[in-house]
Amino acid sequence: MSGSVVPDPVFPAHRLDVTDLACRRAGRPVFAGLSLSLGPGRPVWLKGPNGVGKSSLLRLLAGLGRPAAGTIALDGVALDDDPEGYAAEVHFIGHAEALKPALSLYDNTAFFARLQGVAEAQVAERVDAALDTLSLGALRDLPARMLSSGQRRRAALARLFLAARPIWLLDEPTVGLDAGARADLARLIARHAGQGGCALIASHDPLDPAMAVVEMASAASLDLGPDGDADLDMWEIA
Ligand SMILES: Nc1ncnc2c1ncn2[C@@H]1O[C@H](COP(=O)(O)OP(=O)(O)OP(=O)(O)O)[C@@H](O)[C@H]1O
Repeated sequence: MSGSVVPDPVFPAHRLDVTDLACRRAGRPVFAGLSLSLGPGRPVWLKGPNGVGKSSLLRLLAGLGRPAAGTIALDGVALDDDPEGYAAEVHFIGHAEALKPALSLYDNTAFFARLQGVAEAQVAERVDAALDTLSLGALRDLPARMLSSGQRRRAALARLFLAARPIWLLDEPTVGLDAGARADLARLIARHAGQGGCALIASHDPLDPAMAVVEMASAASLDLGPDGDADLDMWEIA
């Protein structure tokens, strides 16, 4: 992955505050009493056993679904009070890659770029740069149906560099990635953090030992500190 031609934004400091969040799915409680603050600086690895609610938490933070209780606020503004403003700052990558099988990788990615408001004159350059960042340039003209699962995952990750949003919420981003791509992803996340971005990454794989660790085990109260950089013990949930 090269990354050199992708625009390097520098983000103003943002802070995502979650207070007393509760989540129910299909009428069943998943977690409750979960509080955390995510700030710029140190990316956060969200770990925990299958079914504890990592994906459910990320989905709520992405604005997909409503919490059973509690609040989510960005820079002091509740998500409910400004859902569009909130959505403009957050990039969620879930399990689905959202690729149209018949469209080329380039066309899929260009479609996303246009949705993001990338100016038409810049679409080609920005899309090629984003694909190069994930080492996908040679595959740009292949229909998405011909991509391997790891290549599809890379395609989803390439969109991070078109949306250029400060808050990344990544659900199992390493699934299907080979060891080299995992290391590259860790570097891209660290670069994002270096630009003032925030990142919360749910994964069963430790991506980077430099990341902060939040372990979800039960109803939780997590404090990541003012810069997402504090004592690890504070984030671990008994
Ligand atoms: N679409 C759904 N409808 C109803 N319940 C769901 C749905 N998806 C997940 N759940 C339930 O929500 C709970 C939390 O699931 P979630 O996917 O958030 O866990 P997770 O920590 O991300 O797990 P994993 O490590 O396996 O990905 C589980 O008990 C699961 O059964």
